Amino acid sequence: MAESNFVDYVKIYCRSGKGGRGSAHMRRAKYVPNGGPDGGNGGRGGNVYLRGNRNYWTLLHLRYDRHVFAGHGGNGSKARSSGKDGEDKYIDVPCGTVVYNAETGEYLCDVTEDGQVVLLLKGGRGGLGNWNFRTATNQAPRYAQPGEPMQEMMVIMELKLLADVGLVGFPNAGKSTLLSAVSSARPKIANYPFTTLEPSLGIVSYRDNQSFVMADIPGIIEGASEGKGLGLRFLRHIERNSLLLFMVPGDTEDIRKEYEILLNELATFNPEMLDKQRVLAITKSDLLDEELIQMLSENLPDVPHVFISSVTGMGIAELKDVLWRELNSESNKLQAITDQSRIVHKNKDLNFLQNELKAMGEDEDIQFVDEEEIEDLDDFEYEEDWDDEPQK
Ligand SMILES: Nc1nc2c(ncn2[C@@H]2O[C@H](COP(=O)(O)OP(=O)(O)OP(=O)(O)O)[C@@H](O)[C@H]2O)c(=O)[nH]1
Ligand SMILES: [Mg+2]
Repeated sequence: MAESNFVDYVKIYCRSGKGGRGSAHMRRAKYVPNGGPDGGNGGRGGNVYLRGNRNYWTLLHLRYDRHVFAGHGGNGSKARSSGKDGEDKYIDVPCGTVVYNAETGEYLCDVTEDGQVVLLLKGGRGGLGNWNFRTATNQAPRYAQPGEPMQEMMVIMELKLLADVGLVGFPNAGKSTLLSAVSSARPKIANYPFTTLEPSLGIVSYRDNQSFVMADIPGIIEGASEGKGLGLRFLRHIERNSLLLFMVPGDTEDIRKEYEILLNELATFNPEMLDKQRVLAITKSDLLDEELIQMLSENLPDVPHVFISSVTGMGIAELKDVLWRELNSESNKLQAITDQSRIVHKNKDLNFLQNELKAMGEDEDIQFVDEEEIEDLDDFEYEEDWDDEPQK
């Protein structure tokens, strides 16, 4: 796959910190030969968190360092002093990041808001020092707890852009031209198919300082679900849009048929895409005359439609009205609530996951780290932590 700065899929290794062990120290001072247990507690291991950050638009920054370690908790020590807590790690991700377990495909969590913090891996609890057991362990004064182990996991992060309206159409349908006509986004426009290779977002302002977000994605062709053209992987970026704007050029031979091909490809990608509201824009309508528009209108699919031209501005205001109305309609609000942030959270099928990893070039080996350290914890031995102070 060609290198690109638009990274919407990464696999990384994450590990929380292990808990520090409790100390089994016995107090011995000059005039206190048998001071009893005074070992402090171990510190807690650091957690690994995800944090939504609106300054990030892609997952590119995660490609540079694919290992995230939180710090281990420090061990407890004498005189009841506790070990230091391990350092927490925050992984900053763009809003719209969905996280899966890379080995099982299990859906883990979803970060949608700027500043939202989600706990991914919890650090181990620190062990209690023998000071805590001083009465219970008169028989075994040197009993202290080991710290709890760390957790580690290989995760997949997938970015699904958060937009209200997603543009769906064949290559060359005029999607990017529309986005640049209604927003300040400047996607590349040209008269050949697959001009757009990466999704882009634009903010469309509407009356009274309101606005909605529109996502332009690469064109879809018949057979995209079998990998033709650029395939369907970009569809994930309109998966959580509440409304899909289908775009078919007015000079298309059979508008209805093209619409149905698009619909069919979406359904193959994810049947739940069909639950979204749909609007149809017949683009490049400056190429049509009144009569033709009349004629075409009679055989259109049963969804709200608008004849538009991004070049002359024809129908653009009306289109915005229709989009706004549909976005704010009761049924759309209900849909948004039931989908919870409009996403279909599903575990990934393992076969599918393997193919996906390969397709995204993310199937290279990222090692699980430090297996020994984990074994270390099992061989935990109580600390022989005596002061050197000579006994009298
Ligand atoms: N006459 C006319 N031409 C248009 C209109 N909108 C777009 N075009 C032309 O159609 C061609 C394709 O436009 P794009 O916006 O790049 O199409 P796209 O759907 O983004 O195409 P891909 O990125 O390849 O999927 C360009 O040459 C545009 O100038 C329109 O309203 N009227
Ligand atoms: Mg385009």
